[in-house]
Amino acid sequence: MSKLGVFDVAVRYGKVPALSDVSFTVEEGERLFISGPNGAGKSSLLKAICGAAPTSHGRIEVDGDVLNGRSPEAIARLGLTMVPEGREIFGTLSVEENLRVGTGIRRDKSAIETDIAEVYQSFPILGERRHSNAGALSGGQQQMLAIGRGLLTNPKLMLVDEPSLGLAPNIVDQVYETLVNLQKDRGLTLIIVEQSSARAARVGGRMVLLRGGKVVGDGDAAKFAESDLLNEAYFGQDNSKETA
Ligand SMILES: Nc1ncnc2c1ncn2[C@@H]1O[C@H](COP(=O)(O)OP(=O)(O)OP(=O)(O)O)[C@@H](O)[C@H]1O
Repeated sequence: MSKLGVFDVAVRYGKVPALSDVSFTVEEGERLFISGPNGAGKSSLLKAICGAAPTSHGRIEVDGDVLNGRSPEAIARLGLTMVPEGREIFGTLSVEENLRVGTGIRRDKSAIETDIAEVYQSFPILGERRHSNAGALSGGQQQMLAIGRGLLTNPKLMLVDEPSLGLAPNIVDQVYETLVNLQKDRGLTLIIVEQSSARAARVGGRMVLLRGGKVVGDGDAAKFAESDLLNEAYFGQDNSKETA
């Protein structure tokens, strides 16, 4: 599982159109960045995929299963997990209690303890602080905790909304190194909202560029970083679709 298809999708908030005519597919194991200026529709796209924002048009599929109209829980059961912007950590719960929040939907309860141990292996600081309040973790550690919690749903496809938000550049490096390693080790399909196209280019992968709720580019992130299309998406008027 984990080939994602987004076909002609639109999302509206009342009268406000947030996305229109959005189409792309993501292959199993691929890393896709979604980039674009503020208000381009990046978060709305992630929310539409994970069932947190209803689509007003179009179809979203994972391996042929149509996601539109399903609840976020039903979509999570298909193997999709979302690491939200702002991380949504429960500050008064311990690190371990936060991790266990992600396990409620799992049927394979016996594997949970092994998976928690694996998360502590990937993020030793979380193991060291497992009994501390999550609110006392640094921003980078909270981001690791949010990713760890997402992993405990045993996902095939992980959606990560702005993992670098509010973090120092060296901590962002660590977060991305962890994500890339997890992807290699687990064969995860990763979709990451990253406003910094330079960062996306450094990490490497494919980029879908949004502007004004539409896809204005789809191609190699490194090539976009060199091309004028990014400037256009952020500052310009040209709204035509191109391929890097
Ligand atoms: N809950 C909401 N109610 C009404 N309008 C919304 C809502 N959420 C988003 N919008 C609007 O939808 C459009 C897309 O917003 P979205 O948050 O998806 O963009 P974004 O690319 O993630 O922006 P940012 O980088 O600033 O987070 C914007 O015009 C925004 O104002």
